[in-house]
Amino acid sequence: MLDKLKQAVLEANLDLPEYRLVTFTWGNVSGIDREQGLVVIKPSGVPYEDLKAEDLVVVDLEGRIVEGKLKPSSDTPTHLALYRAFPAIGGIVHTHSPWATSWAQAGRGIPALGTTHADYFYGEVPCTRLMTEAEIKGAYELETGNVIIETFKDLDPAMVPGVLVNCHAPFSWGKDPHNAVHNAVVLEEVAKIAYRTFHLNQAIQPMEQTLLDRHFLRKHGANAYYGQT
Ligand SMILES: O=C(CO)[C@@H](O)[C@@H](O)COP(=O)(O)O
Repeated sequence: MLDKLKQAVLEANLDLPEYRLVTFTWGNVSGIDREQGLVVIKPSGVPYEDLKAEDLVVVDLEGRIVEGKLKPSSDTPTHLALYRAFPAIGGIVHTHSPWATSWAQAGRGIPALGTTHADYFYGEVPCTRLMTEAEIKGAYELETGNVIIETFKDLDPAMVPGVLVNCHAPFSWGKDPHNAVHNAVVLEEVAKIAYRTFHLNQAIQPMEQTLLDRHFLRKHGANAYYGQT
């Protein structure tokens, strides 16, 4: 069942150490089959070097285990909240990649400072508000999803495919698990470049809207022309 999606989710998870986005087991990738309403996700705490397709866990959108012998990622309720709220996304990545996590811990969104950023994120990568004591003591991982959704109330997740969870770390997403990893790699690079940019010029301001438009729209939307299609 869901063999193709499991293979995609396995490969996407294995890409995280490959791209140096995770240390130990600090991250996870999932993918969704929208027709069946089923999500494939990494099992909790399993080292990447041991991970096999049969270890992956299949859950429905309410978190009920449909297939798999292992416990799903502890972040499963966050992934499910995002899949329920953002119907166009097909894959989600969570990491503690150090540059993006530094911005998250500082409680700062990453402003769009240049075209590397603008090619992927149409404006600032936002940082969520701090979670309340009740949210932290309650259904913490579900509330993490809810605070991301709240942050995106006026944003299109297809135009800003990532977020920084305050005091925690990044989540990224995409049309499938592979694309979500791609965006997670870009987010980490953009976080590193932005940090260095501020170091060199503390008065730097977000880039011109015209240049932001030009670069984002080269790669996205009806008039995209970047690449071979
Ligand atoms: O965010 C955290 C820990 O702070 C978790 O996402 C991370 O350790 C991965 O957890 P899982 O192994 O997926 O349960």
